[in-house]
Amino acid sequence: MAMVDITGLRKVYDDGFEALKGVDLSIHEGEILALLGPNGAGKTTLISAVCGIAVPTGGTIEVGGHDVLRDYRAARRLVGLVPQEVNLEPFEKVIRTVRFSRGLFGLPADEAKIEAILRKLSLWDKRDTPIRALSGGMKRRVLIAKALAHEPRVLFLDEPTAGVDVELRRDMWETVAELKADGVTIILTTHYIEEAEAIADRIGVISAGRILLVEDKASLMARLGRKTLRIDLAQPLAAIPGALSHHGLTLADDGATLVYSYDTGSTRSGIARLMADLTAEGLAVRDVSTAQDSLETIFVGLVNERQEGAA
Ligand SMILES: Nc1ncnc2c1ncn2[C@@H]1O[C@H](COP(=O)(O)OP(=O)(O)OP(=O)(O)O)[C@@H](O)[C@H]1O
Repeated sequence: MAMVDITGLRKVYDDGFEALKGVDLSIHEGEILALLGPNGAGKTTLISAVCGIAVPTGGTIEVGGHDVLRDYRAARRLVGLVPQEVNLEPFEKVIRTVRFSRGLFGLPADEAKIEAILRKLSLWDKRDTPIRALSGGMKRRVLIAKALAHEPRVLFLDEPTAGVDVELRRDMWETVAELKADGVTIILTTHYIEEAEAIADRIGVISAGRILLVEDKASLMARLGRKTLRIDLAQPLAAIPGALSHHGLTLADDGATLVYSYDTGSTRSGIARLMADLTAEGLAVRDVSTAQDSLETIFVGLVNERQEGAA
């Protein structure tokens, strides 16, 4: 069942800028969907429209079967939003901040619920600490606690791990997995492909106000996960020897570097074979390095693929 159903969503801002150009997106109940996109792709605008913060110029959005414009309260009640920026009251205590968020939705006070949320986010010990005395990571947790205070069925996380350290990123991923286990539908935006890879069930790619694709993670990673191996040679080559031609190599740095591209999703990278063939050819290797395709490269590839497909 679709928990969030978005059809033909357009958003033109007051200055005439079209941030969303007809987005169709169906988010299944209980899934984790990662929306990947470069700066300015329209991720925040999309989330804001679902949460009733940005008014759509066209199209429809339903949450749990409720239209977000016509049936705003019922739709909004189902949604929790963890914003990109920390917007907390610095002198307020953690527990009061979270209680207040629940009250905003007109729900009766429920101390057991608030305690459960704070415990889940490892904030119970900090419940009486003022926000300003928390670390940046703890503040992010408070944002999640606030978003969960009214027990939403759908949680939007707008770049939850931008600028956080590796440990906290992993903690966040764990928290998201636990929420999914509780049956919460989760949509998160991110710039990090490894984040999408770590936690998402499906990945959507958005660029310049359009959804380029939405696909199961496994099939997308297999399609996109390419790496480049650079092999610096002790002696530059004038051309790639014929015996190496089947590896699909290219020559860079005036013949001093061989570049090999391989698929991280396949069972065999072909690297061992390539190295053996280099040795057999008598080529001495000075150094090797690998690089993952960046998200940007992937986007460019996707967009080009689309254009070629349309031509
Ligand atoms: N209030 C506004 N008025 C005019 N243009 C806006 C407004 N808010 C956002 N935009 C523009 O709409 C586009 C999409 O912005 P949005 O914040 O949705 O992108 P994003 O994908 O979330 O980017 P980021 O990854 O940088 O957060 C951007 O070009 C932005 O400048």
